[in-house]
Amino acid sequence: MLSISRLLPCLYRVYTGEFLDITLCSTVKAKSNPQDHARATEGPCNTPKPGVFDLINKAKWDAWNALGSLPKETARQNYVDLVSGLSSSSDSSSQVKPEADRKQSGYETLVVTSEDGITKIMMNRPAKKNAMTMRMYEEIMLALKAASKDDSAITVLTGNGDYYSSGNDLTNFTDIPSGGVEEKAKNSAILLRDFVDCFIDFPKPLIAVVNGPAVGISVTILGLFEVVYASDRATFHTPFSHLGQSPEGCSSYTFPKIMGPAKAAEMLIFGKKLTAAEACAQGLVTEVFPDSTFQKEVWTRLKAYSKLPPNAMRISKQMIRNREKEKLHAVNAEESSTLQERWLSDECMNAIMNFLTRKAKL
Ligand SMILES: CCCC/C=C/CC(=O)SCCNC(=O)CCNC(=O)[C@H](O)C(C)(C)COP(=O)(O)OP(=O)(O)OC[C@H]1O[C@@H](n2cnc3c(N)ncnc32)[C@H](O)[C@@H]1OP(=O)(O)O
Repeated sequence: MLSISRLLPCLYRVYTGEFLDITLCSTVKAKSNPQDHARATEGPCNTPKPGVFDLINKAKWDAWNALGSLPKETARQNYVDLVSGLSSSSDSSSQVKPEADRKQSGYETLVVTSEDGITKIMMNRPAKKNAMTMRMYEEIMLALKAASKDDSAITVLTGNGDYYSSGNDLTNFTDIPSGGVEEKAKNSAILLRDFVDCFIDFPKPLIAVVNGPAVGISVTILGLFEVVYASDRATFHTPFSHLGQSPEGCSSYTFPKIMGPAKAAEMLIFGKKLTAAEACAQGLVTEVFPDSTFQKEVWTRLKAYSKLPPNAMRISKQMIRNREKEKLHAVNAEESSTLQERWLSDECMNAIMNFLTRKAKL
């Protein structure tokens, strides 16, 4: 097997042509030649191409030239990121756990597994349509934090049973602390903000595998995912006005960007329910699959994606998302504080009471 200590020097030359003074590279440094070091300190390729029979120097020149005008500081950072990813995955691959152990225990509302380079976070309250309790929000945050540090390349959120998720569990609002409804609204707004922040800051590619209907916050946060695969059974529904509430999950910003302001308004203000095909046509969903082959097709695709170089994927995600991050955090803060007020409104309290008493009325 190719050991990491033998692989690193090759990778390092390709990335920078330089030898870093870090422990992992110390053996390489000892063997470095002055020409390599000079190349790195000089930055972009600036020497004539070696002759066709000078195979070794020609290969080095080609690798250096392929870097184009990449500044050496960027190359160095890319390399350090790459090395830390490689070393963590090599550490973990030497202690692969048996299949049964890969399911992470300690979650009450989720099933979290990590294998084939994929951490899968599955909401697991099928009898309640995976409605999101306070506990589930906390556990999803914990699972995302763990996934951001584990050796997986990509992270998936999905649901168990016939629903992806029916959104916020409306019984969350029935558990009133001693400080009354104001304290409840304040605590809920803090939780909501922290929850959405975890998605904004998540460093690896995030994929939603939408196995069935999605409602409320489970829909709005999709704008923070890299890829959304949906079964043709899935629907997308944000009945905020019906509930006397307002948008969250940064959807007041991401949805108009994704689908244009008019389509976003139909969803977020008027609660129009979209089919999977409509959500795909509007850019919220990446691809729709027939329900009969959904799981097989999606997981085959994700297993292939998870074998791509993890640091390259992470860096690309950062490049796509980073310039938006500050804005997203500001939007999240504003949406959360607006909702804090909405939850105290008569419109909202009446709507929740209607839902909670609807079966008694039948
Ligand atoms: C702190 C953070 C706050 C973040 C704020 C987020 C805003 C949102 O997410 S708004 C969206 C809130 N969700 C809803 O309004 C959906 C409410 N549920 C429904 O409309 C229906 O249950 C649904 C259409 C999803 C499914 O209908 P049915 O197929 O008829 O099934 P049931 O209604 O019989 O559901 C089975 C069982 O699950 C309970 N359930 C389902 N969803 C929720 C929910 N969101 N909150 C609470 N409970 C839910 C439902 O009551 C049934 O329970 P039992 O009666 O005990 O069987």
